[in-house]
Amino acid sequence: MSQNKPDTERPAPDRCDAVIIGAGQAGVPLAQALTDSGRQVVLIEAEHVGGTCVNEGCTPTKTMIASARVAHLARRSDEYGVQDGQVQVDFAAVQARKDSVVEQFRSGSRDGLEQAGVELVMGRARFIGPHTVQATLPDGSRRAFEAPLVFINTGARPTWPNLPGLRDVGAVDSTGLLALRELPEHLLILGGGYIGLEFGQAFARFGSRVTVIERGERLASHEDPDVAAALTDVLCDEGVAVLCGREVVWTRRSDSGVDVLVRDPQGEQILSGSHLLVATGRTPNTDDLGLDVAGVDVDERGHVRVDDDLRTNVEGVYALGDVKGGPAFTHVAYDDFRIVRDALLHGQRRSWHNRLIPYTVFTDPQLARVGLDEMQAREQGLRVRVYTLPMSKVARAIETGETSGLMKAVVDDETDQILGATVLGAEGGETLSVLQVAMQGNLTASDLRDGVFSHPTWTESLNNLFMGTPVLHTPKSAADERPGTG
Ligand SMILES: Cc1cc2nc3c(=O)[nH]c(=O)nc-3n(C[C@H](O)[C@H](O)[C@H](O)COP(=O)(O)OP(=O)(O)OC[C@H]3O[C@@H](n4cnc5c(N)ncnc54)[C@H](O)[C@@H]3O)c2cc1C
Ligand SMILES: NC(=O)c1ccc[n+]([C@@H]2O[C@H](COP(=O)([O-])OP(=O)(O)OC[C@H]3O[C@@H](n4cnc5c(N)ncnc54)[C@H](O)[C@@H]3O)[C@@H](O)[C@H]2O)c1
Repeated sequence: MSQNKPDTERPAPDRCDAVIIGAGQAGVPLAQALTDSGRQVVLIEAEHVGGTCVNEGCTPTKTMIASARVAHLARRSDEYGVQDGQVQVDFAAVQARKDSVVEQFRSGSRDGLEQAGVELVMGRARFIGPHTVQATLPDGSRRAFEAPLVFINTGARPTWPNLPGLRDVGAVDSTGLLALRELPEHLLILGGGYIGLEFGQAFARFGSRVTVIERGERLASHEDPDVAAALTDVLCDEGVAVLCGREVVWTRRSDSGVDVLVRDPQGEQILSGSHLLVATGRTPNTDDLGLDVAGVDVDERGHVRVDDDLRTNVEGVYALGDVKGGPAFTHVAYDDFRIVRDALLHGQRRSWHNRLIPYTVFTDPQLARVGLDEMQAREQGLRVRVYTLPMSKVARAIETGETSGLMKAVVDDETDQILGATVLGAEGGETLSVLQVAMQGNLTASDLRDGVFSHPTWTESLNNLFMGTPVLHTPKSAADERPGTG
């Protein structure tokens, strides 16, 4: 059916209190909360309840990464004095385990909506007016809904660079990779960001040869150079080939699968692989949403523009989660839901601008960060102490045989407040959360140095982190010096 049908052929809209577009990490809990408050809510979802996180993001990837870690530990079992014979990965079983966890999460979300009494409409939504949304259902029929409140939670999709041949060589994005039934013999990965790093290591552990091709000068370019280098070393030690500073010029089909021409200042090289993963970022799902009809503003990258309260420029229309730009994580989308819920249902306003947002890349060791890192503190010309502790000095790490990585903390030299922290370590996301809670509670570096934590936990190592000799950065010179020597 054409999207441009004359108005006369459009169904008359059903009236309700709120329409939510997208059953993602914000849309589902918001639908439940609004329904619980007595409002009549219609939630329109194009594909599957739970959105990216549950269906093709966090849940499936972390489930597969858990399998990859078991394979890795099994291969290292000798180091622990355990003889385990030849390690074999049954990729079909790995996928089946992942599929069953995804199904469990997805049906849990669906049941929750049903129990709350939310009207779930499976269909693709589009604005046909500022407060009128039309859903095209799988059978091609249409329903329209009109409400004073409309919430956009349509998330994002993988970005495919405009490279010659890319669409014809059977390349897959993160969603396609999750659906593969065969283990790639040689997986080429375009992009060394979150997805490239997590999948790169996991597939290497499953037994694929893996080559990561990154345009930037190094992996994890948003992190401090020592952290990025330590993570790169881990991947390389596990056999992942990392090629940075490379532009892909074209791709073509080959007998073995796919050829990729990469270029750097030194010259050109053809890389051949069996599979190609495109992991070069994500694009907001706003281009086919009729935002122009509704009059909703987007920025130059297509993200919906919102104010402090997540309101768009159109009265009563809000945007939550990845679709509004900024850090694209499940915990951010969920907090967007809380901000909107608290403002609308409890009269409590909270801006999304000042919240502390951590993240964890689920490589092994995990790379977790919150707040400022050393590079940012120096760029801002702050007077800070930077504490660093290699994991090889952490009792828990030595005992468990997981000594790769390091932890760092940036501390205001005057107030002793922790301004940010990075943990590259086994269960780094958990250790980082302790540092985050300390920041939220305004605990100082000295408080953590002197805190009594169970021995031997990862958290206990925070005593040692803050007992070390820090590097001091000063606003004037921004040069490294030891306290008392500058
Ligand atoms: C491979 C991968 C791994 C990830 N791992 C992590 C992780 O470990 N931790 C983390 O915090 N984040 C992770 N993320 C990011 C996380 O998945 C997203 O930040 C999160 O899902 C965003 O939630 P959201 O509510 O904004 O949108 P989404 O969860 O993307 O939901 C949007 C929903 O809107 C629907 N939709 C879109 N257009 C329409 C339309 N026109 N009509 C109706 N419905 C529509 C979509 O079908 C989808 O269900 C990962 C992402 C990927 C791709
Ligand atoms: N653990 C997590 O929280 C997690 C895991 C996976 C994904 N995510 C979310 O999903 C988003 C998307 O992940 P992603 O890895 O696709 O994006 P990303 O932005 O993290 O990384 C993309 C990488 O691709 C590189 N790149 C871009 N174009 C390229 C090209 N033509 N050739 C070579 N390299 C190129 C970029 O320099 C960058 O390093 C993340 O930003 C994050 O928000 C989160």
